[in-house]
Amino acid sequence: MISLGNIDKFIDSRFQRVFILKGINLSVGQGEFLTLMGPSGVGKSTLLNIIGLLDDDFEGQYSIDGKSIQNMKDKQRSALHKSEFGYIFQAYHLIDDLTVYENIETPLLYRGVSASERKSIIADLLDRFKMVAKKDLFPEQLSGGQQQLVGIARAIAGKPRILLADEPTGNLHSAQAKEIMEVFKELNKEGTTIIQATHSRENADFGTRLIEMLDGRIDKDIAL
Ligand SMILES: Nc1ncnc2c1ncn2[C@@H]1O[C@H](COP(=O)(O)OP(=O)(O)OP(=O)(O)O)[C@@H](O)[C@H]1O
Repeated sequence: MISLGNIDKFIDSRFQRVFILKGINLSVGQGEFLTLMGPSGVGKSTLLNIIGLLDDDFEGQYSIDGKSIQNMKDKQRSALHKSEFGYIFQAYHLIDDLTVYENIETPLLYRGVSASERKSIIADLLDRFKMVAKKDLFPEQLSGGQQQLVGIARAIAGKPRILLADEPTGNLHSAQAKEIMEVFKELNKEGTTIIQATHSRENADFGTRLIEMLDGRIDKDIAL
C-alpha cells in the first residue's frame, strides 16, 4: 500500500549537505502495525511527516496504492492526506478556540459524516477516554495528558485507513499508555494500518513489525 524507494531528505547549508534520511526503502502493507524506533534525532518524525504527506521536500519515490505521490497536484495530495490519514502529533495541534467536543468533531466534518453519526462516534470516544465531563472545555483548560488524549480521539474519530502516531503516549502515565496501545491494537485488528514512532519498547510490542533506525537509515526490520 505504502511504498518508499530510496528516500533521501537533506538540508543544505552553505558548506555542506546534511542528510536527515538516507536511502530509505520501506513497503508497508494494509493491516500492518509498524513501529519506528531509534535514538533521538534519527529521523523518525521526519519519515512520518513524509509518509503522512506533510512534507514533500525529499528525493526518491513514494507511492500509495501504486500511485506516485510526486505526480499528484497539491490539491490531490491534500485530499489524500485528509481522506486516508489520521495523525497524532508529538505536540497536540489542537485548535485553541474549539472545545474538546468540537476538536474531535473536525475530521468528521471533513469527511461529511452525518450529525447523528458524529454525535454517536464522539460520545463513544469521550466515554472510552473518560473525558465526558471535559467535553465543553477548551484545550488550555486541560492537562498535557488530557490534551494528548483529545489529539488521539480526534485522529481516530474518522476511522482513517492509515494512522500515524508520533510518540503517542509521551505525556501519559503507564496505565493510560497501555490503554491507548490497546485501542491501537483493536483498530489494527479492524484493518487500520498503523505506523508509530516511539522510544518505548513496550509500545512497540503491541505492533507486528519493528523498524530500528540509525543515522537516518533503516538498520533493522524485525517481524514481531
Ligand atoms: N527543517 C529542518 N531543518 C534542519 N534540521 C532539521 C529539520 N527538520 C529536522 N531536522 C533535523 O533532522 C534530525 C531528525 O529529526 P526528527 O525529528 O525526525 O528525529 P526523531 O528521530 O523523530 O527524534 P525524536 O525521537 O527526538 O522525536 C534532527 O537532527 C533534526 O534537528
